[in-house]
Amino acid sequence: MVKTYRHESILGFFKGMSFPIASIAVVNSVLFGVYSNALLALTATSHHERRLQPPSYTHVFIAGCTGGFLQAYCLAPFDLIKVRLQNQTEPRARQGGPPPRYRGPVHCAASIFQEEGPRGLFRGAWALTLRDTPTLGIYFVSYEWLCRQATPGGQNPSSTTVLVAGGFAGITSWVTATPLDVIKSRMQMAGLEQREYQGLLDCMVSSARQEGLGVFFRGLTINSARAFPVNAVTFLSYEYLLHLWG
Ligand SMILES: C[N+](C)(C)CCCC[C@H](N)C(=O)O
Repeated sequence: MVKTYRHESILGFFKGMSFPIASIAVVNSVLFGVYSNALLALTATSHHERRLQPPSYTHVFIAGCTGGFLQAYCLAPFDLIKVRLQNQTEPRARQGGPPPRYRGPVHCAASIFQEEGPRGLFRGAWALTLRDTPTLGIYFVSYEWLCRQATPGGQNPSSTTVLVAGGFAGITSWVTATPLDVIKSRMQMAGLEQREYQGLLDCMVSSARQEGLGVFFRGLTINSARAFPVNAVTFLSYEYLLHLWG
């Protein structure tokens, strides 16, 4: 952190942000848009009416799963590019060394398209869908449950409640998503490493055989630590914008 700050000032910490920001904007608007509209279709109540007539947890779960399922398809190519770039351990060309395989997100997308075909951009999408459909149902159920615990009936949750409930909903969702997250990332890397898995099950079995069951919890701590602030802010923005425009 000190080195980055000295060399590049505060801006150094925000390098390469345009790609994740653009993808998060698209993916979250699909997720929250589908969730809200699915809930509207299921319960026939608007966001405001829902304080007095709270939807059942089953409806919240179904709406969350629907949102999760549809956002997974928008997320798949972006997520693949992220995983490929993050796994590139030599991000910058060194003098005399070989040039990096991918020069940036656009070059990465173009190379995958050329080398692996248009379907290559959706590598691992099936595992991503399986990861996100139930766990985003859990995400919205946890958020609703925590808000209701801390808010007297008929009232809007306070900003603090929204932040804390959003943060914990993010953690709950990531804890349940981590096993399939590991498998998804391995399948996304497979096209590059010339090692093919027969499918999701094959990837699960061979990973567990080689590395033990602990493999399914790789990255759990870092995912959860990241999930709290990210999802606290996500839900606060969601509630605030609905309040503003609704
Ligand atoms: C379902 N899964 C756990 C994968 C994601 C849930 C939270 C989504 C949020 N955009 C984030 O990045 O944390």
